[in-house]
Amino acid sequence: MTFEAVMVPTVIQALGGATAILALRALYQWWTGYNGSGLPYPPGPKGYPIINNLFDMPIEVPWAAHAELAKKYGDLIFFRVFGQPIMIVASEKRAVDLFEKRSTIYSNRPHSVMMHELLEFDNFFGLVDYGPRWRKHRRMFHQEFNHATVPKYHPIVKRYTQRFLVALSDGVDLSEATRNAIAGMGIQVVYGVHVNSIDDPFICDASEVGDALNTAGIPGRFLVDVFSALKYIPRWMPGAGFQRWADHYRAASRKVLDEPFEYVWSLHKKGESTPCVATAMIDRFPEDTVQRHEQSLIARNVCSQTHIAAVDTTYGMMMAFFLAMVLYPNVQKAAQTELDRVVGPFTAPDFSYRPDLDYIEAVLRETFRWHQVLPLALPHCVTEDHTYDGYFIPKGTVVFGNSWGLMHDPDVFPNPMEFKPERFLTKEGKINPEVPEPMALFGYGRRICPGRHFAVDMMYSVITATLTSFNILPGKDEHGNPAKVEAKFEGGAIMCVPLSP
Ligand code: HEM
Repeated sequence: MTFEAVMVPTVIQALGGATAILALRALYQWWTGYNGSGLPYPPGPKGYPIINNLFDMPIEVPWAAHAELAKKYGDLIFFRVFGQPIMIVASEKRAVDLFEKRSTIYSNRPHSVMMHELLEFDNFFGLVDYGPRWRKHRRMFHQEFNHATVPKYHPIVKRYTQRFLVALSDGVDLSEATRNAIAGMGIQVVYGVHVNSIDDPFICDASEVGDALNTAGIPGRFLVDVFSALKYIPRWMPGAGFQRWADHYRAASRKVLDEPFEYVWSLHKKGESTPCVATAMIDRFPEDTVQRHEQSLIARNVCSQTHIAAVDTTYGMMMAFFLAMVLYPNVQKAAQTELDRVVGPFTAPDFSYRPDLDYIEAVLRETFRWHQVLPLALPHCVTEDHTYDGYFIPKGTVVFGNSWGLMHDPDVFPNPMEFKPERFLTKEGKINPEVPEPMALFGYGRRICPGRHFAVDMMYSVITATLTSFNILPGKDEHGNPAKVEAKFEGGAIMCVPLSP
């Protein structure tokens, strides 16, 4: 008997034995829920060995499906897909306990091969580590967009609101006019540049990158996020389309990062720029060359992120407001009556009127509660194993707050599908401080949307100006009658944007 003849069956037997042991181990862990901690994972569907809950993860309207699952499993739902733990936080209490009280371990973003390695998208909201680099970004962003600084952008917001009204009077489609207005405000505030429409290259490029992020952010959209070794597949090979897709959007992302910022910087050097977020940051750059370079990278990031994060989200919320006004004409009438009473007819209210407009405030809050453009917010990732309420939550768990579920919890907001601003008011018509302010649409803990003050101001301006100048009505059908309005949405598994009513 030769050496090979002896060795080959032995190796095959050893491999077979090891595979069998691994399979038995997976089967045992699956059957018993064993995780080595002595505590169970939070409740969730049992799933199957190896693939675990691959077929239990809701794909269609996942936020509503998760809210349904919460009735069975409770307000923490735990899944695993090919071993990757995923947890859904389904109540305000859990959101506060985990995202806020344990924010030191609940503030990372999950690593994605597509997003972070192939698209190289690791700027600001893409930053995985909630560490020193992220904190520098957040601080610079906060400096420009906090509660106290945002009012300095009001003149720009008002100017674009006026343009929006003129566009509507000229017959421009509601959706197009809204997108133009929001994008215009964003670009002017960040880069001090006026753009006429969303066809401007500054806006088109950013929208392209935004679309890529929405696609790459869908869990499981790219196989390379499940089997990371696929990232080594050469571009020429069949099936490597994802590599070419990533190459294209990586280049687009770099363009969005550098081009507008370089343009404004060059204008600023010549004394020809308009004051804006970019120039404010440039003016604060330190003298030291190394620090200056670092600051300039962060500034580019902050500006480009604002641009990408602000437009689709705020536009989507505006569309939700228009849809609600068409579906609930009585609410529209009541809001217009308040504006007439407090501000006077045909006058768009200034920001100074806001504290006196309780019904308008309630309409804003109800819009935030009724619809969320990011119904599952953005994913966070747990950085340490820990135990919570008798459950074991492993390091690396990807955690989604079900904002839609929280805002549609019938115990907190009775008849949640109904658009009813009165739920936020006292009998006397004042804002009721006992009803929780609906903030989940802006996310959680330390990652909560840092642009929320600016977003709310843009919405207040456009909403009040529209209600003052127009009646928002359904379109016409082919017979010239008011069309039946249905709530239709676009966006996929991450974003949910109502189509124009
Ligand atoms: C109504 C409009 C908006 C909504 C609904 C919204 C919602 C969100 C949500 C859900 C997150 C993720 C929070 C989390 O991870 O828990 C987020 C993050 C972010 N938003 Fe907004 N946003 C809006 C407008 C804006 C605007 C106008 C800006 C810029 C001025 C902005 C800038 C950002 C940035 C930079 C992040 C990333 C923060 C980080 O990762 O630390 N957003 N937003």
